[in-house]
Amino acid sequence: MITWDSAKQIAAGTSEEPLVSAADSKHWICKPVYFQNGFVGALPQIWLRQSVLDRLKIASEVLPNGYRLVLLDGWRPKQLQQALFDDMRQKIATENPRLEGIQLDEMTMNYCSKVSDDPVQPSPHLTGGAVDVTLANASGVELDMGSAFDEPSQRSWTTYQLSGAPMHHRKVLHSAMIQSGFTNLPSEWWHYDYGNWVWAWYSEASVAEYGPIEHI
Ligand SMILES: C[C@@H](N)C(=O)N[C@H](C)C(=O)O
Ligand SMILES: [Zn+2]
Repeated sequence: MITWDSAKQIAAGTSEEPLVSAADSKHWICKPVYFQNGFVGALPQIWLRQSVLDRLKIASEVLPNGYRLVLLDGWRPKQLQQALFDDMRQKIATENPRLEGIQLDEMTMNYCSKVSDDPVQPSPHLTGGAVDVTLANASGVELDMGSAFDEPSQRSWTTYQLSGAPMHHRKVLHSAMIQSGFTNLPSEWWHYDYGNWVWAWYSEASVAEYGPIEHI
């Protein structure tokens, strides 16, 4: 599992590739979940680097028949990352009243990155190289993935031992995304990276492609 300390030596990404917005298509359904839930700073559209969208197209094409991608979140402004971190920390504190301080922060960081626009180690979603994604069936109905999106529990870990359809759905999503060049965050079945420092760490690359980017 990645730690921010273990990945400090990865060189900063400098790509100037723009952010582009995703729209509903034969490849995917867009469901900007944080905007729909009223989070401060959230945008009504999902924005990602062009190469990330290209790879998502590949992922949608390698999915077996009957599955569709559902894009839940992409690029984030710092303000939204802060709101999500605070919300997640509060949720975890309520569920684990004995956790506090650094231990609470560390547990929170399994499910939401700390807020950083540092060029070397930005919060992954600030780079436009992180995407939260799930699966729907051919009718657009979201599938059971074994835990809720953003559920801060062991069940959200990608390889958590589930039985039946949810385990199968996770494997289908994982296989399509990995084949398309993404890496997965082990604590979240829905979070995939391409081009940022987290992707570089899991890909054993010494340089990232993407640093933080402002939305214009
Ligand atoms: C908040 C959650 N959807 C997420 O994206 N978590 C990762 C760890 C992140 O914030 O980078
Ligand atoms: Zn994510």
